[in-house]
Amino acid sequence: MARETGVRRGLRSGRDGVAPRASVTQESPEPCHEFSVPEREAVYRAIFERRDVRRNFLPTPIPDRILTRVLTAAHHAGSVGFMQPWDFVVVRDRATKGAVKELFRQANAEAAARYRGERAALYRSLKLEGIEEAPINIGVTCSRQRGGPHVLGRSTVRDTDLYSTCCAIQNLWLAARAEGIGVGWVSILDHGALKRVLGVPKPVTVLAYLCLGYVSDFATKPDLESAGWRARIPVEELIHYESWGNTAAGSEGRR
Ligand SMILES: Cc1cc2c(cc1C)N(C[C@H](O)[C@H](O)[C@H](O)COP(=O)(O)O)c1[nH]c(=O)[nH]c(=O)c1N2
Repeated sequence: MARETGVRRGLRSGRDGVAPRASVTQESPEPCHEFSVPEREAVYRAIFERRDVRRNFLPTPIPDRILTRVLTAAHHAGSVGFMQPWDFVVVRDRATKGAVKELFRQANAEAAARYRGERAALYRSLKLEGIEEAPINIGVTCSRQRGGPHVLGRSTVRDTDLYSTCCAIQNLWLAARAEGIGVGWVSILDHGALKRVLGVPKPVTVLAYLCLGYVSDFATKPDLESAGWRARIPVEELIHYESWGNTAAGSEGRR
């Protein structure tokens, strides 16, 4: 029986500001390994309704068993050579959050100085972190030597350990969304200084700093889109058939 891919099946692109919805009506009656329709819809819902959250955090604590569930989802990400290079530093302490917030203030002032005119004013109006409002912060690290000198699959692209850690973060982000927990990724930080604040050993890389908490609301669009900073690129412009430039949108491709 003919199957359609998710893209052809028509995931509405959400350019109108409405979160896209997957249309996953059952097309195959025979029992197989695919998810049921509600299961599939739930997966796509988590993907399309995931947001980077910097505001609307509630003080409600995240129960340990739920945090463990979300971190276990992260830990089940793919990793090069099954390296599992990640660790998670869970921060609840106000003083630590305050120290990280200070790092953000410094780095953000430097970042703001790179823009001029209206763009500078718009940048300064953006809320780009929720470090102190979020009940839990998590530093995600990548141990670049874990797995020894010869990690299967990593001989040509050394950074595949970093990519693997990003996969774990995406799992965390999606699992958190399914739990009703918002996650905000804060990268406007001096990672050398962040390492010292979190007591991370020298050979270990700090890859991300995340702010987690239940939220009063998940926005339907990215904050940066609502603020007029940048719009979502139509997916048709980004899919090239057989070689670069052959897109259904007829565009040459963006650099
Ligand atoms: C590696 C990385 C680093 C950052 C981000 C994301 C990622 C993947 N994002 C969030 C980013 O702005 C956001 O994902 C996009 O604007 C799209 O919005 P949604 O995530 O779809 O809500 C982000 N947001 C923010 O307010 N401060 C930040 O420092 C960062 N840093």
